[in-house]
Amino acid sequence: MDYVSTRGSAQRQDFRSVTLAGLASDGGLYVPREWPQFSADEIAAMAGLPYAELAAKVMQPFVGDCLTPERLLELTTKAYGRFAHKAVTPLTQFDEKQWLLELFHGPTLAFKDVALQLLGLLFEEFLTGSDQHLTIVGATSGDTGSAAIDAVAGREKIDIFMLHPKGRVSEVQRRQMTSVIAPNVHNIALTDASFDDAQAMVKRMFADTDMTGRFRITAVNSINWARLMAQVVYYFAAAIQLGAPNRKVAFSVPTGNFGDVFAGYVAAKMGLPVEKLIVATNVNDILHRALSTGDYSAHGVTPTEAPSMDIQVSSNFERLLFDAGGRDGAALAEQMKGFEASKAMQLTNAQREGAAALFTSMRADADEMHAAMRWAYENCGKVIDPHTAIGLHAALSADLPADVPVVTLATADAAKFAPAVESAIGVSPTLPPRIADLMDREEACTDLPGTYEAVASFVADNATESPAAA
Ligand SMILES: Cc1ncc(COP(=O)(O)O)c(C=O)c1O
Ligand SMILES: N[C@@H](CCOP(=O)(O)O)C(=O)O
Repeated sequence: MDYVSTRGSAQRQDFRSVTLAGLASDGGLYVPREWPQFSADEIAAMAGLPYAELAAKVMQPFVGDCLTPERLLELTTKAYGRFAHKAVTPLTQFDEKQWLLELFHGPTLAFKDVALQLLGLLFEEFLTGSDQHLTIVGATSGDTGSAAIDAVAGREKIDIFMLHPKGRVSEVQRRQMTSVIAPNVHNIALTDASFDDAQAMVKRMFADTDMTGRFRITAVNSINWARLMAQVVYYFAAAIQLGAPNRKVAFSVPTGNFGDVFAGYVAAKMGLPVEKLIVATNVNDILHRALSTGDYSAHGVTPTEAPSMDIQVSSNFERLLFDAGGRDGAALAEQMKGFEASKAMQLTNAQREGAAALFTSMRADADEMHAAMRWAYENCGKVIDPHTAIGLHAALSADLPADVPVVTLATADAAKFAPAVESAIGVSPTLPPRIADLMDREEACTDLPGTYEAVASFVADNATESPAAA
């Protein structure tokens, strides 16, 4: 399988190169040259497979010749062996229409583990036998950071520099990152910066030849294709349990950087019968405005009780604009250049129509988010986190055919956001025993001003130089 850049001018690459590169050299994001297809019979034959086997089957076409099917299965078995639930991503029921896909049973209690546990192994696999050293530079609004750190801490040929906006992640999220004390782990708290600022710095570093000339920089954010690929799998897992390929299913996805919901789009492109993908946002609602009116303009970030979705510039939206808008990389490069300069753009008619075929969107404010947490608790005894509640609010309000089940993606364990959950339902969720001592652990983190120069110089001083990419 070859990959092309959404901005059209980077060379085609195979899966290994795309995984190690993270971002394309023209600043675009990699996407497969074409979407692999599964027939209805092939999807039906996936029913009942253990998660690791399903994952290997769904991902094999994306991986191509870069790993044998047997090796890929070994890696998925190892990655998902660390999950606290045998089903890895169990599907649970609210009522006859509403379902919940629990994606938070990995080591750091958020959906990011599903992809990052695998990505850590892929990096190691692809570095074996080479003299290269990877420098991961990532941005997090809370969950990617801890999942990525857990996946690579202690690995010999990898350093990780993780930027988070100081004071804008939950205490549990911060401690999950900063309490991992390892020589290759560097946590950076940016003062006076949002997640969007941090993400922009990460992308800038990929274009900084002073840095790329010395260090082999890569990404663990969902700009890295391998992240999205691994997230496609749980859409198959859930839909097949609910009757696919013979029944359509809708998904409601709490959305920030547009990675998780784009993975659902990919699943649909591969042949999974998806009725609708509901993009659920908090008050940082650029995606809701873009999908409902075509206006993609950033208004500044408002801190909320769902901090991981406090995002205005959604990296993966570019992948949708590329694919739904007719795959014209040169035109998209111009459009994105305009957006980067003005932080505003209008979707073209083709992009709007292409997106509307599968996506709908909804925005939830704090009251609606609290009400959804109460609905889940009072009707079903389920304690859900604020991000999941935004998805559930949208699922409960969506206008869908009566016979279509709606699956809300539960993206984090409620215990990561205990104060917000307690204020909504009066119950404070507790951390699982394996991290019950989190609040007592030692922390290590460097505060830096929110400027690119400060971050680049910190990375340059602490990263390991590497020969140029093979
Ligand atoms: C708990 C949680 N829910 C939802 C999201 C949004 O997911 P995405 O950025 O893939 O849209 C995030 C962050 O990515 C998150 O950490
Ligand atoms: N909400 C995310 C933001 C980064 O998203 P990613 O999926 O692109 O890594 C977080 O928790 O860090």
